[in-house]
Amino acid sequence: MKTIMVIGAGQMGGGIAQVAAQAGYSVILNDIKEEFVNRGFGIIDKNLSRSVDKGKLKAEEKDQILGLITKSVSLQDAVSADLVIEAAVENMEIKAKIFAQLDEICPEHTILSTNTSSLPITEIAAFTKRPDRVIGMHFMNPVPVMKLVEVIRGLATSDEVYKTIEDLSIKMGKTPVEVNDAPGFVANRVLIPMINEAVFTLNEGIASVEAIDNVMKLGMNHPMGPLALGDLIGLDTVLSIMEVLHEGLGDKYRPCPLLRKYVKAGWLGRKSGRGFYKYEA
Ligand SMILES: CC(=O)CC(=O)SCCNC(=O)CCNC(=O)[C@H](O)C(C)(C)COP(=O)(O)OP(=O)(O)OC[C@H]1O[C@@H](n2cnc3c(N)ncnc32)[C@H](O)[C@@H]1OP(=O)(O)O
Ligand SMILES: NC(=O)C1=CN([C@@H]2O[C@H](COP(=O)(O)OP(=O)(O)OC[C@H]3O[C@@H](n4cnc5c(N)ncnc54)[C@H](O)[C@@H]3O)[C@@H](O)[C@H]2O)C=CC1
Repeated sequence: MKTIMVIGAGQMGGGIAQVAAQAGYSVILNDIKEEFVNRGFGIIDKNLSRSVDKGKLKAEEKDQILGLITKSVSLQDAVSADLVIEAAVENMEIKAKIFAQLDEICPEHTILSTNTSSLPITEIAAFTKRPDRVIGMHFMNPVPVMKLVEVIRGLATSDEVYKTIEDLSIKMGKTPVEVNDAPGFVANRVLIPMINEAVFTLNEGIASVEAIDNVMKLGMNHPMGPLALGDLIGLDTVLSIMEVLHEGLGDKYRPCPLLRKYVKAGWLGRKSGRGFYKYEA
């Protein structure tokens, strides 16, 4: 495997592109607009510069890593990819369109993976004629820091593809964990209802934003509180995941109306400058 194409240069796609290039792969970083690709590339540049300042990376290594990343705004560039990691928005219609197009563009050997947080891998695979070469590769945010990759097999994913992705995750400095294709997989089946419950707690006036987060930080040793974590993930993504859990697993997983209200207001967390907290640009 030589070339990895990452689709979506947002917070996850940028992080995935960074760790793939750090592992020595040629990376094609794709988004729908040049400004989005440039923004993603700029964040990678900033992350690597921070590592150089801390003495964890040499300046020439940073240049080498950045030199491995090519910017793209055309899906046609997938023609030279051995693996695609899709990290566009959490929306089945958009992912379906991307996978159907990739299936036409990519050579036969190319593996098509998705970083979806919750959408069924089997359904995404069904939009291609190569479901045996489609797999879930679920990184955690922030990608350069978090060790886990949930590796999710669709119904038809081959053992060979599973093994390739397991090995690749290790080469990227991550620890792969195999999970089955089910709503929210493991990570988000457990994590996102906790965040949703924290929003209910806020909505019912039980405690302030800061108090709720402090309870979970000081009481449970969580590195950040659930509302701050929701802001980090993106409240649009949190809501999309809750909707998948609700549809797949029943009423216990009902998204909190306050979460919906925030998303409707465009208060998406860090990426929009405002969520449960305010952030400077
Ligand atoms: C929704 C999904 O589908 C799945 C998910 O991803 S769910 C979300 C999973 N992620 C989590 O739960 C994150 C929980 N939070 C944490 O682990 C920590 O608060 C945190 C890693 C985000 C920040 O850690 P911290 O100790 O408070 O902050 P800080 O000291 O600034 O950072 C620690 C290190 O991480 C790095 N870092 C922090 N944020 C970063 C980012 N966005 N990108 C790259 N590096 C980052 C820092 O540079 C620092 O690196 P060094 O150790 O080399 O100095
Ligand atoms: N935010 C998180 O903590 C995590 C998110 N994920 C998943 O990763 C995916 C991306 O999430 P984020 O990076 O947070 O979102 P984001 O909103 O930061 O970035 C998404 C990017 O995809 C781009 N995009 C949209 N349609 C596209 C298309 N057709 N082709 C190419 N690019 C397109 C957007 O322009 C944007 O730059 C989602 O599926 C999400 O569920 C997975 C793990 C953690």
